[in-house]
Amino acid sequence: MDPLTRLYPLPESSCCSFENYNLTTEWLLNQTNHRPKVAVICGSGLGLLADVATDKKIFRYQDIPNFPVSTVAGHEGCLVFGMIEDTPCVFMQGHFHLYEGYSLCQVTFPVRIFKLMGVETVLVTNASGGICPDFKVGDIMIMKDHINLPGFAGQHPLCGPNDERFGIRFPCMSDAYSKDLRRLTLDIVSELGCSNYVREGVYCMVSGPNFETIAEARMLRILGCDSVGMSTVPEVTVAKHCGLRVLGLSLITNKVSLDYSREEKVNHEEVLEISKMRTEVLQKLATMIITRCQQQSINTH
Ligand SMILES: O=P(O)(O)O[C@H]1O[C@H](CO)[C@@H](O)[C@H]1O
Ligand SMILES: Nc1nc2[nH]cnc2c(=O)[nH]1
Repeated sequence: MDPLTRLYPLPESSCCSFENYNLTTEWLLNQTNHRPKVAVICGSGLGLLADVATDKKIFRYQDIPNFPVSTVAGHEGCLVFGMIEDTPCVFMQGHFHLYEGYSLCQVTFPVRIFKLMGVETVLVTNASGGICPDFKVGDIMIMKDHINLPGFAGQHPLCGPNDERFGIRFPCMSDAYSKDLRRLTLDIVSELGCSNYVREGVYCMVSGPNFETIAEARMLRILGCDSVGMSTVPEVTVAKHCGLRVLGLSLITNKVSLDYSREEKVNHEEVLEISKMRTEVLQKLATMIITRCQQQSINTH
């Protein structure tokens, strides 16, 4: 072994080699005839978004080479290929988190697989706590931007050697969330008559697994965060790095306490319950977005 490699082992975030990505991609391409154009990453309790797909082929994460497995309730741990009308899609029923002990390379592993499979657009969904005082439980927040709090501290999926086959060393993130897809979503929302509970806002990622203290929540509000969760930002960053078009929908499952006198305590069961409550509308919304974005074939990333 090269003595330098021994002294300075590669950082965890560069644990996946191009060969790892290729192997998994080839394996999936050999196991299914589906060639997805849109990937949907389903957050806590939102795996049912895959139910509306037809002609499904399902893989359990544990059976896919190199894939991490889901360890959190509300994350089924299945990769579902299927059609939404004429659009070939792939759904992740459950995604991965830093707090599960995964490296950010593992957390974002599926995104690069999707890229290599030919996916062009990623729809990420998650559950988050509302910080913006106007937000109500059950609101759907179209992600306009994000704050990568772990990234500020060096927990960033693109740290480590840059593989130019995926993207450039210093990617721009000022347009992480496609403006065209956000506009399309707003149009669909108004057609569906659900504008009264759809918002736009800034999502902040924290590592978790604890929910926020009141002082932390107040700090996040001052920083300009509208909602907070423990996922999504690494996947979006890697998706943007490799040229995928991204739309993010965050379901506000609880209000984050900003006040010491507030008695309510957030818990994961409540998060899953609210996700279930909004499944139907999110299914409808996702279906329309997928169908229309393919029809319109918007080009800007
Ligand atoms: O972001 P997703 O996975 O949707 O779930 C959110 O809800 C869980 C906490 O209840 C955390 O995993 C948080 O990130
Ligand atoms: N960090 C964090 N994640 C969440 N996921 C769902 N609700 C919350 C919340 O209030 N805080």
